[in-house]
Amino acid sequence: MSKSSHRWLKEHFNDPFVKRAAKEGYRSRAAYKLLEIQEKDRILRPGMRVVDLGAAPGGWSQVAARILGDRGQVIALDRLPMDPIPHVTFIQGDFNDEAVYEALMATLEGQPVDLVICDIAPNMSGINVVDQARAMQLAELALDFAVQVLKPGGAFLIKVFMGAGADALRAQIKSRFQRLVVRKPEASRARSAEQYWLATGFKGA
Ligand SMILES: C[S@@+](CC[C@H](N)C(=O)[O-])C[C@H]1O[C@@H](n2cnc3c(N)ncnc32)[C@H](O)[C@@H]1O
Repeated sequence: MSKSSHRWLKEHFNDPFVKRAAKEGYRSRAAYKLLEIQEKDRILRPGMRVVDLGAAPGGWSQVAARILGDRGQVIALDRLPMDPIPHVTFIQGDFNDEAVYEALMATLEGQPVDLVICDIAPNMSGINVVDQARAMQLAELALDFAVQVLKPGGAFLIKVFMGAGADALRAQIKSRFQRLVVRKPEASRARSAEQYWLATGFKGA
């Protein structure tokens, strides 16, 4: 095993959020990022309709489904498989694939969505410019999708990798939503270039 994988494994098993997730039945430490944002911003409410992009293994969907309750609905998408979660409709496929995008739209049956959450992290090649470009392309696609499906007043939460393209994305989001706040939850590692942007008050398509 390489030194860096060894370091990753050690850090992973000592991570308090990994331990908590195992104890509290969440599938990922990422669940605590959404829980912290929820604590502060109250973006999830019972009965809502939420789309979760890049959902596997399902931590965010679990958090959302628990808060939304029986009358709520989560539609989750990932290119990896995901074990079922009650009240979560899962679509497996690549968000970049037009047929998958259409399948997601068809599942929505023309009914508007209250909130789109996107924790997509593209596969990293290790080549910085390539990875950043991929991340930004997916973020822009997620924004286009949100603009198509959200009801006026709806919200959009997205993980953004800070770097080239982030300023342009910020400007696009600001033109479509009334407010944009940046969150860096405790479960998001300080050294990670990721931030979570929460846009609220969708102005309408
Ligand atoms: C950080 S994980 C999401 C963790 C999730 N929020 C949770 O709490 O369990 C990022 C996910 O994005 C997915 N992903 C990356 N690129 C994708 C794409 N083009 N289409 C669909 N899913 C993608 C990955 O498969 C991965 O499961």
